[in-house]
Amino acid sequence: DKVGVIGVPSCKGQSAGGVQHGPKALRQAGIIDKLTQLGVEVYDYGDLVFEQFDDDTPILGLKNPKNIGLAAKKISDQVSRVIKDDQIALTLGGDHSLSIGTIHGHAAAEKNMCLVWVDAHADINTPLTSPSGNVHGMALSFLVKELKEYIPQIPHFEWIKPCISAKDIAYIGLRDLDPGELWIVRNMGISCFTMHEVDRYGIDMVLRMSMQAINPHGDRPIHLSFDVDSLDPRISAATGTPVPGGLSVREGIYIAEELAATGKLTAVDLVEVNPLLGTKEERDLTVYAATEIARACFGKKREG
Ligand SMILES: N[C@](CCCC[B-](O)(O)O)(CCN1CCC(O)CC1)C(=O)O
Ligand SMILES: [Mn+2]
Ligand SMILES: [Mn+2]
Ligand SMILES: [Mn+2]
Repeated sequence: DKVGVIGVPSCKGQSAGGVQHGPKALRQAGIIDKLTQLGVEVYDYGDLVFEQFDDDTPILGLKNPKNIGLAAKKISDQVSRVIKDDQIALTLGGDHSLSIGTIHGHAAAEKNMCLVWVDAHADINTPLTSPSGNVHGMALSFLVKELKEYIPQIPHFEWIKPCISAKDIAYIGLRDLDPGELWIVRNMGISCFTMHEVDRYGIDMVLRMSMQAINPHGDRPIHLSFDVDSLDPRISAATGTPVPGGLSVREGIYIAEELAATGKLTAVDLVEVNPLLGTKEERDLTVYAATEIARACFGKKREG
């Protein structure tokens, strides 16, 4: 496999300082070498550089529209280029608003892609349902075709074309939804495997049901958007919005191993590592879990 690694030091989609250092923390933990050691051909594109705009007033409560909208465009173009070069796009975050760009870029390069969103949160608030105005909790709302009529015009977001249908998305690990998100998930019929389903069916059955729902013939390129706060805070505390009762490292690795085994994994986002949060031990554990997920995405098997 060929993997194109894109660092996205984004933080304006949320309010905790430090998540922009996520890519650096993952690199310092040797993520590139760990992938190379798997026999993967790694192309490291370094970190994207975003011009900082200070004149960026909120619109309808949505914070940093200009910085985020312009960054997402750069991310989209880069991810598209990497995938068109026949490389799997591994994007290291950075906050989850970066997925506006990665999913947009993936859809521009692959007609028929589907999405597995692993997260404690649904990240599908519209600007009008968001309780915080933080775009990392709205990322999907700009991309889902069925939500188009609910999304107000946001400056610097006009270029974003909704590019995925609700039926092409599967959530795994949810355990903290806002009221607006619950309405959307239910009424749009998005496949949703919360921690309740993980406990009820086990991670293997959840994965099988997810693939049955969004990729029944196993022929669609898969986008895995992995928020480290999907994992239990005991092993992933260095993140901005931790929620107790999350996935174990084993469950996270299992998801990655199974998606890797399809041979259809085409883009991976690894987001919300914030090395400034938590103790040094918590940070090291969070980064370790994230790199193990990445290794499993690109061929590392626990069976050897
Ligand atoms: N849903 C939240 C959190 C988004 C997290 C984004 B991420 O990329 O990290 O998944 C708000 C969550 N919730 C609001 C009410 C509070 O009491 C608890 C947090 C929001 O701000 O939209
Ligand atoms: Mn989250
Ligand atoms: Mn998220
Ligand atoms: Mn988060």
